[in-house]
Amino acid sequence: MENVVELKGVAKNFKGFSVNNMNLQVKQGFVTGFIGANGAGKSTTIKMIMNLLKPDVGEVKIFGLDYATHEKAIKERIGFVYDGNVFFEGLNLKDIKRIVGPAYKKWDDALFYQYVEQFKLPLNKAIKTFSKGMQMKASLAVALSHHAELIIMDEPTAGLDPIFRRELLDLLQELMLDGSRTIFFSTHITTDLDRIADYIAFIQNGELVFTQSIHEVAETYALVKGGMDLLDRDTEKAFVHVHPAPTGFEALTDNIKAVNTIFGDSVVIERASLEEIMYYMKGRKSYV
Ligand SMILES: Nc1ncnc2c1ncn2[C@@H]1O[C@H](COP(=O)(O)OP(=O)(O)OP(=O)(O)O)[C@@H](O)[C@H]1O
Repeated sequence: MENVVELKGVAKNFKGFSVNNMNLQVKQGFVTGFIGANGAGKSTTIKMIMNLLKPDVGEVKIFGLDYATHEKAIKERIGFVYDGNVFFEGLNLKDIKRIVGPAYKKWDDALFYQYVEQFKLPLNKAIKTFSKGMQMKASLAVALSHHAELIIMDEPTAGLDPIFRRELLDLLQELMLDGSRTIFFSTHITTDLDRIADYIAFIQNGELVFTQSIHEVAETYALVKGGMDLLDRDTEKAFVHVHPAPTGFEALTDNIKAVNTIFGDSVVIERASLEEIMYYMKGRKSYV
């Protein structure tokens, strides 16, 4: 299976924060959701994938190519959407089309107008008068209008109303139908991922915790509930983190088999949501 994005041993150091030894693969033909708490390093990683930021060490390959020798060829094949106004504020969408269009060999005017109409965007109004959601839609319309094979989005659903968010997810699903496209996007709205993601990449404090398929995540992690009397120094080892309460404990495990062996029927095992996994992983240091 081909990896469209491949980061090998990538590190970036800022004062007070670093991305460490990042080994990330994004598989062709799938949607990968990139999750992690505020400040975990998602945008920093995406900037390195987009060559907006150079890693201190390590290798970044996109479509198997290097930015040092193939920057233009790589960018031609990527549609990039991020939270924030990408365009000069005084310009309108017609101006943007005139400026951005010629930069891409595969720019498609008809497709651009189709998205502008679908997203109900005004062509002649300055972008600075757009709402946050409209700006995101404008950024998306431009990113989708040059037949990009890889779509990278930094929090595309932030600031969007629930209806457009859902429409956007439907649109992304439609874009995936031809089988050759790849989408990689960061989000805080983990329920969006339940709808469309095939793979989840989870970053915490600048380190990639895992990249797994949605099915692998469901098979690896589970929530366990039981009485406090079941917990001791040994049995707790089956858990990533335990949340004790007077009425009983709730814990995250990454070893469902061990939980079954140790506790049998005396505990309740439930599916852990991505949000629960993120929440419990945050507290894991005190137990491992
Ligand atoms: N150019 C920079 N110089 C110094 N520190 C930086 C720079 N860019 C990012 N950082 C720091 O790196 C850390 C990670 O930031 P980043 O934007 O990658 O996180 P994030 O996971 O995208 O967060 P959020 O979900 O809040 O957008 C933060 O502590 C941030 O302050």
